[in-house]
Amino acid sequence: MNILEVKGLTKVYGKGETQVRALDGIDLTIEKGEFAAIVGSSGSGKSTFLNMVGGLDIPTGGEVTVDGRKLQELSDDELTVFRRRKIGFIFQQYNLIPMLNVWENIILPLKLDGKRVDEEYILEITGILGLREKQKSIPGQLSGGQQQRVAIARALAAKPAIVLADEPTGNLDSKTSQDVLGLLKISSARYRQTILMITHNEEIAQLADRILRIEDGRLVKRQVEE
Ligand SMILES: Nc1ncnc2c1ncn2[C@@H]1O[C@H](COP(=O)(O)OP(=O)(O)OP(=O)(O)O)[C@@H](O)[C@H]1O
Repeated sequence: MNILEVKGLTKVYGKGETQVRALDGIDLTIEKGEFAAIVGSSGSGKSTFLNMVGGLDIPTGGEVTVDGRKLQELSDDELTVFRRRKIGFIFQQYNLIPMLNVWENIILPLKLDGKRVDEEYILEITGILGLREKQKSIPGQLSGGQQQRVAIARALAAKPAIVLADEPTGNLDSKTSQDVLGLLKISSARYRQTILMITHNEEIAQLADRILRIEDGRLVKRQVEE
């Protein structure tokens, strides 16, 4: 089953001489459970692509379908709800709420949505991510790697159709990055969670099932060698 379908996705910023064609006709399908890394040089269009897929920005042309819904057909309000329910975001800056403890941060998206908290599942993911002992801690008491693991748990908590991660380990040292990404990979495999992750780091990209390379707003597909 295709969780994500992208057809002819185009994004043009600005007008006239200052116009930038950030995405130039991207076609892509991602199946449920795939863990794909997006690589490419600076300015190639990676973040623009992720923002369009996540419904954070509006494309100039083309279509994005997530879990059977065309994002372009949703109103602003519908899109906000759809994002919260169906898309998990992980950013380089962890975006945790400083006053809330680890557990509260993780379940916040569920609470906002009035959804039941599946405590057993949350306990399981916090266990996999090594956060069991830290549930009562606030973000300020955690290391960068721990904070990012909380952000991962939060993204997984609502069992979204797709998790979008933009340089999730950009602020972490190389060893911690590998550890955090390893845990993300284990979690995705265990729950067949689809993940699309931007990284500059080739070693980290190798952890993915599939590497997507973007050059000048176009996709150059390449399968990881077995
Ligand atoms: N809001 C914007 N207004 C105008 N141009 C933009 C805007 N956002 C991005 N761009 C341009 O679009 C192109 C693609 O940018 P994007 O941020 O998607 O690249 P990237 O591959 O994520 O880069 P990096 O690896 O440096 O984060 C660049 O030329 C950038 O300058």
